[in-house]
Amino acid sequence: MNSQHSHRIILASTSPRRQELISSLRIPYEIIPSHADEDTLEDWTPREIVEGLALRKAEAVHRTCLTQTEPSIIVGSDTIVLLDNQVLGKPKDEQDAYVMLSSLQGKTHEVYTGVACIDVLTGRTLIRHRVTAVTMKSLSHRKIQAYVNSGEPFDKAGSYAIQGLGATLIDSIQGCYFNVVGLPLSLLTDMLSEFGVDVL
Ligand SMILES: Cc1cn([C@H]2C[C@H](O)[C@@H](COP(=O)(O)OP(=O)(O)OP(=O)(O)O)O2)c(=O)[nH]c1=O
Repeated sequence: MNSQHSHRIILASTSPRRQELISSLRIPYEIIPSHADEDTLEDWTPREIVEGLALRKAEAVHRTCLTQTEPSIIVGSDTIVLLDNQVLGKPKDEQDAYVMLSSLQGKTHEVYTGVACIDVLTGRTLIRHRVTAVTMKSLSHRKIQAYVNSGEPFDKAGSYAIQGLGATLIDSIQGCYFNVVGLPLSLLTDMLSEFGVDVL
C-alpha cells in the first residue's frame, strides 16, 4: 500500500456530484450511502445544520463499519442555501423550485457545506464547514420557468446546479466553487491531511 494512501476513504453519500468530486482526488475510495434522517431543530444556525447533518451522515455509516479492521476515513457532507437568513433546501415540487429561484434572482446568497470525517478505527472525528457567496443574475419569469422545466432544480439545495445549466444563471461567486457543488475539495484535503492522508 502506498504510504500516502494509508487509509481508504468511505464517502457516506448518495449524491452523484459528491461521488464525481471525490474521484478527482485520485485516492482509493468507496461509496456507502447514508440514509440518516435530515430533520433539524428550528433554532439551529446554518453552521449547526450543515455540520450536524454532515456528522449524522458519517456516523450512520460508521455504525455499519464497527467491525471493520481496515484503516478508513468516513466522509459525510451536507449543503444548504441561505438567503436573508432563511434556509433553502431541496425543492418539494416545480412550484417550490419556481418560488426559490424567484427569491434568489438578482441577489447574493450564501451556500454552506459541512464536512465530517471519522476515522473508523479510532473514532477520531473532525467537523468543519465552508461558506461561498453566490450572486445570481436578474432573471425573467420566462427564464426561471424554462430552467424549472429543464428538471435540473430537483435534488439540488436552492433549486439550481452551478455545475450544469444553472451556470448560466450565476453572475459571480466569492469563495470555493466546489463548496457550492456539495464537497469543498480544498477543505476536505486539509482535513484528510490531519489524519495523515495526503492527496499530494
Ligand atoms: C447549490 C447546489 C447544490 N447542489 C446539490 C449538492 C447536494 O447533492 C444537494 C444538497 O443536498 P444534500 O442534502 O446536501 O445532499 P444529498 O441528499 O444530495 O446527498 P447525500 O446526503 O446522500 O450526501 O444539492 C448542486 O449539485 N449544485 C449546486 O449548485
